[in-house]
Amino acid sequence: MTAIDTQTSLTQVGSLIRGARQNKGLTQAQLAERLATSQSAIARIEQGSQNLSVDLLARINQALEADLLSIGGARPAHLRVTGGHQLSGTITVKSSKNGAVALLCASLLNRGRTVLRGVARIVEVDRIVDVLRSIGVRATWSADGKDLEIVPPALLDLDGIDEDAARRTRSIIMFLGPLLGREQRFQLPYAGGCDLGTRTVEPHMIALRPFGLDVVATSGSYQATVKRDQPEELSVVLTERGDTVTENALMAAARHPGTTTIRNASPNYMVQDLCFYLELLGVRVEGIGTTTLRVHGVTDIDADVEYAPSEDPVEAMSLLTAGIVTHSEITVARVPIEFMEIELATLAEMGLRYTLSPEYPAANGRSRLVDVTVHPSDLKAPIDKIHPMPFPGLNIDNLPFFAVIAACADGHTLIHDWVYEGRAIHLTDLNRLGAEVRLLDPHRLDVTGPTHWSGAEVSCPPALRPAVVILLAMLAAKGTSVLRGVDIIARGYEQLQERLMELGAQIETFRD
Ligand SMILES: CC(=O)N[C@H]1[C@@H](OP(=O)(O)OP(=O)(O)OC[C@H]2O[C@@H](n3ccc(=O)[nH]c3=O)[C@H](O)[C@@H]2O)O[C@H](CO)[C@@H](O)[C@@H]1O
Ligand SMILES: C=C(OP(=O)(O)O)C(=O)O
Repeated sequence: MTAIDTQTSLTQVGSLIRGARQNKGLTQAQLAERLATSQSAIARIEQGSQNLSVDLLARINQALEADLLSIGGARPAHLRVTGGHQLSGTITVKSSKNGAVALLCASLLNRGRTVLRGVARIVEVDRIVDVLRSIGVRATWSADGKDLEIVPPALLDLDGIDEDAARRTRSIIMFLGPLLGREQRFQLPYAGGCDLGTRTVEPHMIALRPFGLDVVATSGSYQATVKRDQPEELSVVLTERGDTVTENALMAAARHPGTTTIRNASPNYMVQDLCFYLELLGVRVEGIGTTTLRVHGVTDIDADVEYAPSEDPVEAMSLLTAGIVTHSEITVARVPIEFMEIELATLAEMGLRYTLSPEYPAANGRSRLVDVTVHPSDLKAPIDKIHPMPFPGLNIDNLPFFAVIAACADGHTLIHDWVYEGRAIHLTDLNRLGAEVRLLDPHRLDVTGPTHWSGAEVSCPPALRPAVVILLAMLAAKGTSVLRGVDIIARGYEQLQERLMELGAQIETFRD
């Protein structure tokens, strides 16, 4: 590791870091949490009395989402993967990104203290936490960095919103639902996110109109005004069975003084997490896990509650895929089985052998978990196309993993991503590692297997799931591969490379 060793440089670097931290509105303790270090270590770094490795500088850059220094720190991370080896052992699924972001937004409904237990330490969570802090919310990680305590202020400082963090995530759209219950007029920056093609926000506007919300999109932001003359009994029909749109409607309904029926609601995992949390806040929700929700709103919510978001089915799929494509026997522990049944049934049809442990409850006491052990299997292409559906269907975020699995299977697989305009295109990067993936049109892939994978250098796709798919293919590919610019993986996965290494994967992180 390179080290900066002159006192002058260290002092200068320290004050650069202090400036960037203060700019971001973080305390030393908050930066320390993000780096899993102590507040006193940050104090020493800022005073210039601690040596800094290039790696630590890079982590500070990432934590501050800043481009502080060009001494390697600001440069993107790359992975060197030596593949073609079997993995072994047990790996545990973390709590979900999508549940966490919904709950972070929903905590704005509560005047009391929300403690979220076992929140995934991922960049998407950091971005929403940054936005919350910028509007005056107190958000504090526990000493072990696992639990997050959130206390909103009496009055939100919406003018102080961290626009940069807000624009980097699509989830900012989920501020509309909770905010319309407490503000008459506000503005939010446009939603951003991964490069998956255009993603509409119109269904959100349609869903929130019955609550009195009117939104005008001006240059760069949504201008929202709220009229409060709704009848007690509200009916909301969603035009799409989307996850975040359902969450927005639920959060608006939570503070509507009356009963709201939401039809064509998504019953997906993150929506269920949100419903369980709302129940703790005293909001009665009928029909959880179905497409019709009846919400009994409460005008004032002031409760001190604790909730543990459930395990991530998409991470579960990612980890199972690591075992499948490397022909390994591994156990993926804490798989939320309700949200993986169709994926597992499809894989069984393709010839995958796996065993399931008895079910046990998640920490929220509601979700059902199992440990899944995959065994090395000879796979064959499925007879029918693989396509996603809103839950209960094969999860759209799990679809990309079927591309790399299909590439290991004998025969032709048709993969149809009818949802995203641009995600399937990234999966043709598998061809650089020896796969035969043909893009029939932006939504359909023809994958021919089995593949004789070979190591190659690939630029990481600018989309979360395709990025991980390429990394997993590299684990299958004999020889050395390089995946360039992998920072996007941390948006949705906590320490993925490190955890795969615990299963025996040979992955080295480096920077130019
Ligand atoms: C933070 C979060 O929870 N993100 C998830 C959420 O995003 P989110 O809820 O934001 O998903 P979008 O609203 O972008 O919907 C995804 C796409 O599906 C289309 N669509 C969706 C439902 C439907 O009934 N008909 C239809 O056409 C939408 O037009 C869009 O093109 O759901 C997506 C689809 O499951 C997942 O990929 C995201 O990981
Ligand atoms: C598309 C995804 O999520 P988001 O809605 O956060 O972009 C995903 O998780 O793959």
